[in-house]
Amino acid sequence: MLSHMPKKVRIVEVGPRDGLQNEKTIVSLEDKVTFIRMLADAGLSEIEATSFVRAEKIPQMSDGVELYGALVKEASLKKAKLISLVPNDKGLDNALRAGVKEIAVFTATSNTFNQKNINATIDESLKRIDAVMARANKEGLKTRGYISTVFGCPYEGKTSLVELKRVANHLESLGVHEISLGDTIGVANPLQVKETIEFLKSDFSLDFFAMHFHDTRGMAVANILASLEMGMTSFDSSAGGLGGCPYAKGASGNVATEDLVYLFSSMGIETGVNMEKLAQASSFILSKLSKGSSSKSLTAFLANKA
Ligand SMILES: CC(C)(COP(=O)([O-])OP(=O)([O-])OC[C@H]1O[C@@H](n2cnc3c(N)ncnc32)[C@H](O)[C@@H]1OP(=O)([O-])[O-])[C@@H](O)C(=O)NCCC(=O)NCCSC(=O)C[C@@](C)(O)CC(=O)[O-]
Repeated sequence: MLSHMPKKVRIVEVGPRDGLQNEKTIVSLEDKVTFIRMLADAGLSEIEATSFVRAEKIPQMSDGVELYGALVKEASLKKAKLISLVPNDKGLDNALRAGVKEIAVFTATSNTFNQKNINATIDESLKRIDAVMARANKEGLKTRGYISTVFGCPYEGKTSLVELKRVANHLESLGVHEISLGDTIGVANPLQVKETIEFLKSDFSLDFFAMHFHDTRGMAVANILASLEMGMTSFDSSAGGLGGCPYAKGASGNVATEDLVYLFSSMGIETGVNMEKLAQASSFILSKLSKGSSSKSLTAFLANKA
């Protein structure tokens, strides 16, 4: 292995939230619990379980309080870090009622996308996040931040790196423990990824960021490799490659966790994930959605087993 490659990477599994929020089929609470249990059993220790948003906007996540209540009773999930997306005070009320310990706040570098997604401009969303973070910090919640449309917006096209730095600085000042940089519609290319990371390097420690790629154009693995070469070691992904934001025109699945696991383990980089068990978790949820996987690594893994 080249000396500058890390020995291990960290994977944040977003399948139960990002993966399911855009699916026509609404997965039952019981099946969500089984899916999350199977993911944890596969070695995924950080799992984004749900979101506390408006049911009219994202009906797939409308069972957040009940789901979280069921998850905390699962002995096999005692050690798992379960993350929940929270957009505003009302979302935080529900998250606290459910007993969550870790939340994720989210905004973007595009005003148009933010308006469509959360009915707020960037600055309005930062004000909401100020209020959420003040309470979250008081409650001792761990908080991750998301910034969407970092590499391009479906409505505005190119987005600003200066705005990215401003938003990231704001979130950092509020006390988020990391920021996940979203390629919401999968338009990034490896050169752009390297330039973006280089731009952020002067103001931030790189381990403050995770990379969140959607695989809309098949570029996610190339972008992950580019990030890795720049020193990034935290990556979001979704079992089976499910996912996408319903308010981002043209968005499709997240990079599949199987593609990450294959990429890293074939290069001798540890992920802590058992591919066999991960494939079982993905096959389980895909069967509930009556669909196949977009992941070539999962397809090849299952074909080689047959
Ligand atoms: C953000 C809001 C809530 C603003 O929604 P709003 O309509 O602006 O809210 P409002 O403050 O005007 O209130 C209107 C009504 O909504 C209720 N309300 C207000 N807030 C909540 C809440 N949290 N939960 C439940 N109910 C809520 C509130 O109580 C009120 O009820 P009423 O008085 O009319 O009966 C809404 O626009 C929304 O839910 N949007 C959905 C956002 C979403 O989940 N998008 C997908 C996730 S983001 C993503 O996928 C990108 C990411 C993170 O993966 C990274 C990447 O790939 O880039």
